[in-house]
Amino acid sequence: MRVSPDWLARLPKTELHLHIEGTLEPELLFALAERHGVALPYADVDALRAAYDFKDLQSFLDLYYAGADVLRSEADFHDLTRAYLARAHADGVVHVEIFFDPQTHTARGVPFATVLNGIRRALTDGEREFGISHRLILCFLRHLPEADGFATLEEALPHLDRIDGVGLDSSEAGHPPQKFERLFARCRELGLPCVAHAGEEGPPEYVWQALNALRVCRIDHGVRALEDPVLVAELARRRIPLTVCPLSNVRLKVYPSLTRHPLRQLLQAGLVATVNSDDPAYFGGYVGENWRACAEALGLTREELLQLARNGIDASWLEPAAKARWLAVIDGM
Ligand code: HPA
Ligand SMILES: [Zn+2]
Repeated sequence: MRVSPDWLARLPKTELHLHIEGTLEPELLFALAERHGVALPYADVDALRAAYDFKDLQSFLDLYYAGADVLRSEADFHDLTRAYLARAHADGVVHVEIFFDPQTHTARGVPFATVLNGIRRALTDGEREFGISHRLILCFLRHLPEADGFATLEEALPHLDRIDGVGLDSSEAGHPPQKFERLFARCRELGLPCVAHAGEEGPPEYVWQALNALRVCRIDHGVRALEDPVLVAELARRRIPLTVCPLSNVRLKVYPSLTRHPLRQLLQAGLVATVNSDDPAYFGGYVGENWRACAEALGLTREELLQLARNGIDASWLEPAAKARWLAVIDGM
């Protein structure tokens, strides 16, 4: 590594692509199963971890949705979020923008407010305890019909003061962003900033659709944009950030190894690329590990690491004064 581990640990980091359900560690999953008397099809934590061997996005999502079944009470969502924030704090994360998937829970009879209250309480407490600022992003599941998304938005309406934006996640192939054009138009009318997963497994065309049909202000993943030079130029010109998740991309076989990951190419193309962990309990590393592993495997320079840190602040939804404060800290490193 070209910088000291201590310097990298102290560098102020953001996390702009993090599914809170994807932070459910096997230990907590077993504890919650016991809390609710749920029988699990795994003998123990090690057996469950051994199942985390994914061949693609869908094989991961199948386990991710099955795991979420133990999340039932407000306390569960609180404990999950608190554990994540403690972990992020240890990695030098100063600001988080977290996704949650309400449809995964309301479909099982868990009320929308139970999910939201638990996550929100932990975020508020976490700001006091760890000094981590936050935003919360409601994600629609793209494998479900747009009408289900509209029903979820209806449930969210009384809580919009506690929801900072909307996103689109789940199975990408066969579910183009265009499918949700009317839903996102309605969200924009409500003043909600929009992001979407695109160009993870899906083609560059899905990134174009996220920009033009959904009018997103940020692309989640977006790594496959590199296959389309016109798209790269457009993303660079408009300074549309990409929330890149390197360890996730390797675990889901988007790239065969971290040494083949295009993080540096994205920076060299002038894109606002950021480093994030996606679903760290499933992909073998929280955000600090993503930074360390990339620094090591790609030999990132001090200047490249500083640029990634600045990009995280720039790409965030922090207010301008807070951005300026963090950028000054980064410039002083
Ligand atoms: O990496 C992901 N991609 C799409 N949907 C998801 N939902 C949780 N994680 C992911
Ligand atoms: Zn994701």
